[in-house]
Parts: sequence; C-alpha cells; structure tokens
Amino acid sequence: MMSSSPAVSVRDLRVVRGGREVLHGVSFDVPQGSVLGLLGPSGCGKTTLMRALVGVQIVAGGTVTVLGDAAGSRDLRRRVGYATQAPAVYADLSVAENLRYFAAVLRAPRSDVDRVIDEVGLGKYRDQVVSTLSGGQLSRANLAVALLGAPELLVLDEPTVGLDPVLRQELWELFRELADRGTTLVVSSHVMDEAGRTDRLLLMREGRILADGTPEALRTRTGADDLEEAFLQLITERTESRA
Ligand SMILES: Nc1ncnc2c1ncn2[C@@H]1O[C@H](COP(=O)(O)OP(=O)(O)OP(=O)(O)O)[C@@H](O)[C@H]1O
Repeated sequence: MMSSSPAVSVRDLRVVRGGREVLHGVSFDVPQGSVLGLLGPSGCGKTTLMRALVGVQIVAGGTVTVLGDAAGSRDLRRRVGYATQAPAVYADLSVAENLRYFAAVLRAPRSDVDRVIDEVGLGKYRDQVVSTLSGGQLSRANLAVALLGAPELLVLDEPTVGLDPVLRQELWELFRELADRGTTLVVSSHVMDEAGRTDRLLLMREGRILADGTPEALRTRTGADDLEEAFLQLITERTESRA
C-alpha cells in the first residue's frame, strides 16, 4: 500500500570510511510498501548506505530519515530489520533455537519463529545445527532473523547470494508479498536479473547514484533490452560526459 510520506528519505548523505569519502552526497526516497533494489559494482557503497539506513554508520553529512525518525533512533530498533552479508546466527545452535533466542531479544512473539522459518522455506531444517547448514540454508536462516517481529522496513544486504534460481525466485516472491502487505524493502544485489523484480532501482557507482527509477524507465531511457546493458550504457554516458 503506497502512502504519501516516504518510508525512507535520504538527503545529501556523505560518509567517510578509512579517511576516504565513500558516499558523496546521496539523495533518494523510498515509498512505503515498495521494494527498492540497490545495485552496483563491488565497493560502490551499497553496504555503507544500508548501514546508514539502520543507523550503525557514522555519517559525515546529510540526513537519513526512516519511518519519520532519524535513522538509528531508539524507537526504530524494532521497526527495522537488517540482514547483513555476514550471517549473524550462532553456529552451535539449531535454526529454531537461534530464532527463539533472537525472538526473545527482539521481544517478538514466539509464534513468529514458526512463521519466519516457513517464510524462508527452512521447515525441514529447523532442528539442524547452523554449522551443518549449506551456504544457501545459512543465508536463509540469517534472513529469517531479520523477519522476526514483522518490521516495517527490511534492509537486506545481498540476501540471495549463493542461492539457486528456484530459491531466489521464491525469496523474491516473498519480498513482493511483504511489500503488498505494506512492508518497505531495501534489497542489494549484484545480480541484474533480480533488478527487474523491484519497484525502483538505485544504480550506484563509486559512491554516487548513477540512476534512480523504475526498471522500465531505465530500459526506456537507455534504449537497452536488459538492465545489465542499461547499466553499462549509463556508465559510458557518465564517463563520456566527464571527459
Ligand atoms: N571498515 C572500512 N574501512 C575503510 N574503508 C571501508 C570500510 N568498509 C568499506 N570501506 C570502503 O568503502 C567503500 C564502499 O564499501 P561498501 O562495503 O559499502 O561497498 P559495497 O557496494 O557494499 O560492496 P560489495 O558489493 O562488495 O559488498 C569501498 O571502497 C570500501 O573499500
């Protein structure tokens, strides 16, 4: 469901990491109940931007407003779910034990444990110890933690890495269902075919937004058939305009 005030509003965000500016004045909005895809080459600043959205990144300038509050505000803790690329689950606990533990920490209802296990398709593995899961199962267990408490904003850093095409499709269907129920999602990916499943795309390069629009608008703007080609074309345009 779309609403007039955006779930996320970022203005002129600048971030310095390791003494170097890695985000150079980024601005964008994410409407409520939509899926924003964050795409761009390795090192372009996707993770840094996501860290700023969840309020764990020191920022050098600009504003990040999430669900009406400054990113990182105490009140946002249970309203925002974040899945990092590095799994945050405990290796020596089972999937269900991990989720019961995190549900208690987040004060999410106990019934959420079964719901999120089901949503990420880990029913068969619920009692398996995390250290024995496959890479794809592990990343789904990590994603399940972010779904606990049904947060209004989900920030997911490359949630489909290491998953086969069928599982990737299932997860994107889940993201769509969540958005249809009003959840806002910010999802990063390296995979261009996933970009077509988003409502809006931010194409990033070297700490800047190269393009911000619907997948369709990006294809039209560049005249490219697929998004990979559109992205390459935008990079060429930008490089030529700087030359
Ligand atoms: N802890 C850090 N200290 C110094 N520089 C960092 C740190 N973390 C990231 N950077 C730098 O910040 C820039 C953006 O990194 P970031 O992790 O946000 O990129 P990314 O787009 O998420 O990359 P990937 O797709 O590979 O995960 C990179 O140049 C990276 O080298």
